[in-house]
Amino acid sequence: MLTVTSLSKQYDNGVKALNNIELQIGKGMFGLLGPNGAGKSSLMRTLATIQAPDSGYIQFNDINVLNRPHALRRVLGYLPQEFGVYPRVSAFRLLDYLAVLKGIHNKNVRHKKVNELLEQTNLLNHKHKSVATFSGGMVRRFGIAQALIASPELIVVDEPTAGLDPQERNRFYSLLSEVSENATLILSSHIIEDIEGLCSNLAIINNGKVVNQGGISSLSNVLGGKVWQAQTNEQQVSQWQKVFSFLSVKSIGAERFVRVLADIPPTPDFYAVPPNLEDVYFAALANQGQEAK
Ligand SMILES: Nc1ncnc2c1ncn2[C@@H]1O[C@H](COP(=O)(O)OP(=O)(O)OP(=O)(O)O)[C@@H](O)[C@H]1O
Repeated sequence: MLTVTSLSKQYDNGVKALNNIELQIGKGMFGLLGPNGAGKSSLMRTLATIQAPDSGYIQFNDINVLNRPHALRRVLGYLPQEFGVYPRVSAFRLLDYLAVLKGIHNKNVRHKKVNELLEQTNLLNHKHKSVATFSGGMVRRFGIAQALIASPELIVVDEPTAGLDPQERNRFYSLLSEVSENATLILSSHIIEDIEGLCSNLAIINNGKVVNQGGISSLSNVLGGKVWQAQTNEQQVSQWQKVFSFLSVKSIGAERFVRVLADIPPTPDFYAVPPNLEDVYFAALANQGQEAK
């Protein structure tokens, strides 16, 4: 179990990137969803002991993370948002080198582990190729291979799918699902479908605060009977926007599909729809906006 208590961080420029974060995360895949600049990477870096918070506590099983960062690093696998690789070194040699840094000194044990990781990440056929020649998806899978070297119990993966084509994205996510079976895996993303398809539990973060958290189905159930949709035009949207609690507007050609939050249908044009994670997300952000006023 990972427990984050009252975690705060303000940068020198005055930005409060983490504002009293509280989280409880068990085994399996946990999603951290939030818009750009919400504080996801700041939180991930803090969990990975790359940067220190101003205040708060992080406990992972029996490790007090802020007091014993080295102990956490022994059970941690981290894939940062910007994952760079050394040019002209083969995948095998680079992973082997990283395994030495992780303290696996016995050569036979290390080579066995490196080959296993390359197989697991579907890179065995490319083991002698320079990592610099890999596609974006292959680099990401290599990033997971390096994060798994020490058989981590906590895996932190920061917005990993930027720039991946749908096939590579799916392949990458199957890999994450597989590795999260025996570990706590925290995945950050601003892509709602990614989190919806992969994580049963999540936290929504905005302006450095957790604005909602829980199981996806229970968060959606809270909005049950309160999400209404109507098909309309741009002019009507502008009028409705002034009076109703909008969740989202989608455009298909000249048509506008509006979703709003209300206890009863706002006008006869609206029909009830089952809430999805996107509704939960926009409702949480809107609620925070209301509270800030
Ligand atoms: N080193 C830093 N110094 C000053 N401000 C920073 C620093 N790093 C991040 N910030 C600011 O802190 C806030 C949170 O940034 P962070 O990168 O944690 O968000 P994020 O949710 O990961 O965003 P993105 O999805 O765009 O990566 C932003 O306003 C950002 O500009």
